[in-house]
Amino acid sequence: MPSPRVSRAANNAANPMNKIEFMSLLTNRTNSSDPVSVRHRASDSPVHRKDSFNSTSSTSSQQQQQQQQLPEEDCMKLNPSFLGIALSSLLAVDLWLSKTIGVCAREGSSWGSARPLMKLVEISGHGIPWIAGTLYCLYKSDSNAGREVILNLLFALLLDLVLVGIVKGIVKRRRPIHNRMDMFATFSVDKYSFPSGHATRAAMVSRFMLNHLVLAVPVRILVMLWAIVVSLSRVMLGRHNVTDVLFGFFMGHMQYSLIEYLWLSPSTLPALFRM
Ligand SMILES: CC(C)=CCC/C(C)=C/CC/C(C)=C/COP(=O)(O)O
Repeated sequence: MPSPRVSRAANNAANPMNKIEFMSLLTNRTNSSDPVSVRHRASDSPVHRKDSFNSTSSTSSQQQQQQQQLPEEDCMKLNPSFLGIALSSLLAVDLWLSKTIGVCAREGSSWGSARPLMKLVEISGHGIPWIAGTLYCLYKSDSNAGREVILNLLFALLLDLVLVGIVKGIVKRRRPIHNRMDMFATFSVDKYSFPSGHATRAAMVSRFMLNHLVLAVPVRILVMLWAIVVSLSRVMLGRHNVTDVLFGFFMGHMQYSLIEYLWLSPSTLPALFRM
């Protein structure tokens, strides 16, 4: 079956009327700033076209049908869908808000003097200290219950690196232009910003700690604050747009739920606990 584009080209060659029609559409489009041509374009609406086609007695009904299809397709290209407009608006707000909050993006930015502090917050949510710390605790742990929790935290941290890497590799959204790429220890996918790996880790680890460690109330509050500050610092440092962090936070929560579902225990994976 020929493609619609091929059959339309063949149809144009066979019917000079179609060619004229196509050219008139192009002419109107190039003169979009001219009010007269805008008026002409209004008369190109499918309704108006129907009338003018009906008055052409020489064209067959099949030709009329094909000619009526052209402007309709054209309208779809000229008028973006509601979803398209909503997404573009969201993107514009996202970029504007991210630039406004990115007050520590450079030393010379309005909060540039807080940049070293923000970079410390960044390290507190980095993968290396978390994985190294978990391995150390695993080595030091002397109870089976403790080992089970720590082993699952390690599993969660590794799974987080893999899932974030996959999504970053698929979406390939560049980091904000005001970001300075001076981050410590990154993978190649970390040139991309969606989602924020720090936000996924902060959300997942904080939920993990709140659910599996016995912590005093002030410490629980500190854990929650840490997750929020790490996430906010990503936008303040100019590393991410707001939507990267919001999605990252959501993804971190989902990852925690996945870890709960896949929980490694002596009964499900005895070989891991036989050390
Ligand atoms: C043991 C091992 C494979 C550790 C690798 C840890 C590592 C290099 C993680 C990357 C962490 C990072 C820089 C994530 C990027 O975070 P964003 O918030 O900027 O997306």
